[in-house]
Parts: sequence; C-alpha cells; structure tokens
Amino acid sequence: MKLGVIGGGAWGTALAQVAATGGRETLLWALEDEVVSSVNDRHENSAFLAGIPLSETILATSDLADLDSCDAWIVVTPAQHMRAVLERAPRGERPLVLCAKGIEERSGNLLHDVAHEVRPGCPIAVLSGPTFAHEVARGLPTAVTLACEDRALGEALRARINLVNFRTYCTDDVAGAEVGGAVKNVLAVACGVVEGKKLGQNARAALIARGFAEMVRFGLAMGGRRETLAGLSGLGDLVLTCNSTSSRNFSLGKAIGEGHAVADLLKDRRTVAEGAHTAPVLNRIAVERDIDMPIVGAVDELLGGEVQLDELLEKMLSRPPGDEED
Ligand SMILES: NC(=O)c1ccc[n+]([C@@H]2O[C@H](COP(=O)([O-])OP(=O)(O)OC[C@H]3O[C@@H](n4cnc5c(N)ncnc54)[C@H](O)[C@@H]3O)[C@@H](O)[C@H]2O)c1
Ligand SMILES: O=P(O)(O)OC[C@H](O)CO
Repeated sequence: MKLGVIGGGAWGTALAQVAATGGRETLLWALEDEVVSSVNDRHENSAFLAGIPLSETILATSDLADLDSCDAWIVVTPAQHMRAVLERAPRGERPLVLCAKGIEERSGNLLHDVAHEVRPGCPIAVLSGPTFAHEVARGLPTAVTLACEDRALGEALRARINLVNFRTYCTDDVAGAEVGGAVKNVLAVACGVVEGKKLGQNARAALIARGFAEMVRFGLAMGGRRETLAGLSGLGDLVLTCNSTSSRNFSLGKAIGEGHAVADLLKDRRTVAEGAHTAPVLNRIAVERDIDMPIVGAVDELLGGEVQLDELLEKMLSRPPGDEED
C-alpha cells in the first residue's frame, strides 16, 4: 500500500516518518516548495520540524495530482484548509484518515462531516491523541486513537500504521474522537493563560477538570461516547496539551497571560494554533444548543478582544460554583 500524506507541517511530516518507518511507500504533499526541496534533498523539514532527520524513502511533492498514485490518504492540513485541499485533490475513492484537530468555522461541522460532503464515497477514519510531532518523529513511544465506523477498515488501517512505538487503539466513535481533539485546543489556551498569569498549579488542575466536564457535555451532544472522551483522544490529549509549552495553543495562552496583545500573537503566524479558530465556532454551537461551556466562552471572548483579561478572570472566579456532576 502506498500512503499519501497531505500536509507538510510538523504533524504531516511526523506521520510520513511513521509510515516510512513501517516500510510503507510514502508520498508527502506540501504546500510550500521549500518544504518539498528540504525533504527530498536534505531529508529534513527545516520549515516545520527542524533538526529531525527523516527517512530517505519519504518523497515529497507540491503537485496534488501526484497523490492519485496513493491507495489511502492521511489528511493533515490545518482544519480550516482541509475542505479546499480535498476539493482540489484528484478524484477517486480511497480511505481518508483525518488528522487535523478542529471544527470548520463557516459550517460548524466536525471534519469527518466536511470530508463526507467533499469526498462522498471515500471511507473516513480519524486519527487523534496526545501526540507532539517532534516526539513522534523521533520515534518516542506514543499511543493514538484511530476511529472508524467501519471496524474492518479501521483494523486494516491500523495494520498499515501501527508501530511498536506508535500504538494505535481502534474505536468506531468518530465524533467522540474528533470532539476531544478540537475542544482540548481551546482549553489549552485557557491553561496557558493561567501559566502566563502565574495563577498557580491548583488553578490549572481545576481548569483541566472543569474543562473536561465541558468536553464531555459537548461530546455527548455531538453523539460521541463518554469512554472515548475519557481516552487518548480526549482526556489524554487534554492533559498533554494543557501542561507543556511544546503546545502552540498553550504557548499562545501563556503569552496572552503575560500581557501580550492577542492581535499581535495571531497575526502572521506560520504555525497553526487551532484553538484560536475553534473557540468562536465551538462557543457559537454551545450557545445555540444550550451546552454549558463557560471556559470555552471565556477563551472565545478573550481571543475576540471583547474583554480585558483581569475583568474576565474576575467574572470567571465570581461565578457561583454548581454541583460537580453538572
Ligand atoms: N504539530 C503537532 O504536534 C500536531 C499533533 C497532532 C495534530 N496536529 C494537528 O495537525 C494539523 C496540522 O498541524 P501541523 O502542526 O502539522 O501544522 P504546522 O503548524 O506545523 O504548519 C502549518 C501548516 O499549515 C499549512 N497551510 C498554511 N496555509 C495553508 C493553506 N492555504 N492550505 C493548506 N495548508 C496550509 C502549511 O502548509 C503547514 O503544513 C492541525 O490541525 C494540528 O492541530 C498537530
Ligand atoms: O501544539 P498544539 O497545541 O497544536 O498540540 C499538538 C497536538 O495536538 C498535541 O496532541
């Protein structure tokens, strides 16, 4: 099986490395010519994953038409670009493994719904979990969720990508896996703010726990299952992302907490902090569907520049605490 990886950012590059390490013929599509030449000539992605040697068997291209030769595609563009890239990619039915973490802003749809709409007939799987690209690319032990409604296809895909150090756990709960990855990015921004503002470890733990309650409420409303949300793609990824400056979302929040202007932090970014794109749409859906998500709402307000941080913190801390199980 030849695998096509669509997206030459840090995560697409790391997943190409996983595929190549497993002996798969691997073609990496990247938007930037400099990424293509860096991977093909120097076996490194110096733009997005500098300093990590890549398998010499990974071939890169900037021509989407070349992906026609692949049996399955691993789709790793940022969430907001996935639709446009899949629309331009060659036709034909082949499994798509979606790896971005987000919700499409304009439609409010989870990414598997977007992919079904753009590529009807292509079987869809979702790969998510606690996975910093730089660790995966170095071959450090990692475990992920692979969600596919068609269990047999999920098993077949697992056989293609599983490695000793890239443990792949299957589920048929696609919505649950996607919601975990999308919501944790927004909560990581909040935890970064707590770090930047020096509010302490207790506050961060409280945010993780109450944020998880928000993730579960939203996930259940979207048709996901509680055990998926408590698994690798939900709680697992939440814990990773809310505790490390390796996370772009956490780092964004930390800089906001330190007093940097949101607009400056978001303009001219080369790397993606998906939480900034997910917060408005997630909050919009939560309000429309009457799902209680105060932390997500606060992050949305903060990123939208609608409120000053100190004012927001005062508002959050003076909310009357409810019952824990609510
Ligand atoms: N980096 C990680 O550790 C990691 C791990 C798991 C999941 N993810 C997810 O993978 C997705 C991709 O993130 P990343 O870290 O690989 O990206 P990145 O931040 O390393 O790089 C940015 C990417 O955006 C792409 N891009 C910019 N404009 C584009 C456009 N108009 N059309 C298509 N692509 C465009 C660039 O080509 C580049 O591939 C995100 O949804 C992210 O949440 C990342
Ligand atoms: O750098 P972040 O915040 O996009 O997080 C990367 C991965 O999603 C961690 O699992």
